[in-house]
Amino acid sequence: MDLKSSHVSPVLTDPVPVNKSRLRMHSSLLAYSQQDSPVTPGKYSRSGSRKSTGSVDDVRSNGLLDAMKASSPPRKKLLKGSSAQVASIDFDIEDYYTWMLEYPSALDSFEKIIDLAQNKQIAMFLDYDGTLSPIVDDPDCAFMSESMRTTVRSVASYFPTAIISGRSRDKVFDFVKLTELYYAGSHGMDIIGPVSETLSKNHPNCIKSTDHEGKELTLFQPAREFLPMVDEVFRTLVEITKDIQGAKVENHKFCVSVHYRNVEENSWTTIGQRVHDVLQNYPRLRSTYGRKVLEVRPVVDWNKGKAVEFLLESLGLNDSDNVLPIYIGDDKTDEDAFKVLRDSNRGYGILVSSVRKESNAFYSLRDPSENYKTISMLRAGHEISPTLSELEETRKKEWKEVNAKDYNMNSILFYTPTT
Ligand SMILES: O=P(O)(O)OC[C@H]1O[C@H](O[C@H]2O[C@H](CO)[C@@H](O)[C@H](O)[C@H]2O)[C@H](O)[C@@H](O)[C@@H]1O
Repeated sequence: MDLKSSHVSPVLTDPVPVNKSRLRMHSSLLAYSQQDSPVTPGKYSRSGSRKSTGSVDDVRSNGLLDAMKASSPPRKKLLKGSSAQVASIDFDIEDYYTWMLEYPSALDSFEKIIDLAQNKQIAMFLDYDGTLSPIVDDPDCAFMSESMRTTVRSVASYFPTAIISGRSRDKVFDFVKLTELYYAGSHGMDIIGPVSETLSKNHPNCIKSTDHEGKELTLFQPAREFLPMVDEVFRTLVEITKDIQGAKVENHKFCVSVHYRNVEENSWTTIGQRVHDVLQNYPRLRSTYGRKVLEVRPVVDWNKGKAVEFLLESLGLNDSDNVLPIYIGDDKTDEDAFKVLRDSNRGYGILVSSVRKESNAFYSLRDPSENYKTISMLRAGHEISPTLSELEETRKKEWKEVNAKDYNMNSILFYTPTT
């Protein structure tokens, strides 16, 4: 693969929603412009970068800000003296219930899911942040609870289970710490899975590897050639964001995360614009939006959806009649996996979201604590502990509390994970 070529890949940057009412904002309002760009071209960058000017800049900047806002659900505030969290005032509960008609709760639909799983092999795919762990301000502190770990371990003893994360494989393993799972890091661009002869034929880049216990595994890294480029762009992004208070850049080996969760909102455009400017020098890299994070990654035709297909193939579970893949995730990057399952008419995507979102998932869950209950219940299909009825009772009680009379229509109670 020629990394320096400016050939445009079939994979395009995510479209940026543009709010028409904002198109007239002048670029001088931006805190940062191309002219004072501190970006120095690196070894793997393209020289003579495109300069963007005038109204195109305005549209892009406003589009950037809109997209950055759109990808960030309302912030939850902790109520004093309570273990519950309240979302900010814009939340429309009726709208959320309407949305749930389209994306029913996986917990409420549990019996249906179990019925569909009869005589089928479930394959479990789990995203990490926002799915197994709650979203927190500091990405280094996104720990999963011990009970979630125990449940995932138990699920993995019944169904092949893989974690598919935007984090580097090593980082997500450090959080999950379960050797009985398969892991795909960097949005699926770094997979460690079982050994399979057919797989090696279809994917010549597969490398045989062993884990620390000496077990043979397959390592698949479809964007391997991008490593030096990603590392270079990581260092540039650290450099050009160091004066933005709260900005954090993470190196995830085959991709880079630029966090703006802890950045004042009036600096979001600055951070978005700077990332955009850096990428002008790297036509083989693109950026996508996550939860208050910009993800920089190689332009390769590979994503979490492809990772699911790869893992199913490597597990010998391609027989769609006998296999029920279930993918649980909360983020935009998980949509690729939901889409693969929907398009191939096998299995279910379950979206973890406490706000309305368009999705290719079939079901929804409100937060990681509901995810905990769902995977506990899936396991309970084999071993009743905790029992279905116990879990349903707890759930009914929770919804009663949500609908309690002191409930304010502009807000909704979210329970911190009970796990
Ligand atoms: O694919 P995932 O496993 O969901 O990873 C996606 C990103 O997750 C992390 O960021 C998100 O979670 C952080 C901790 O809760 C939060 O602070 C941040 O705002 C979220 O975007 C991770 O740090 C990123 O690198 C991943 O790409």
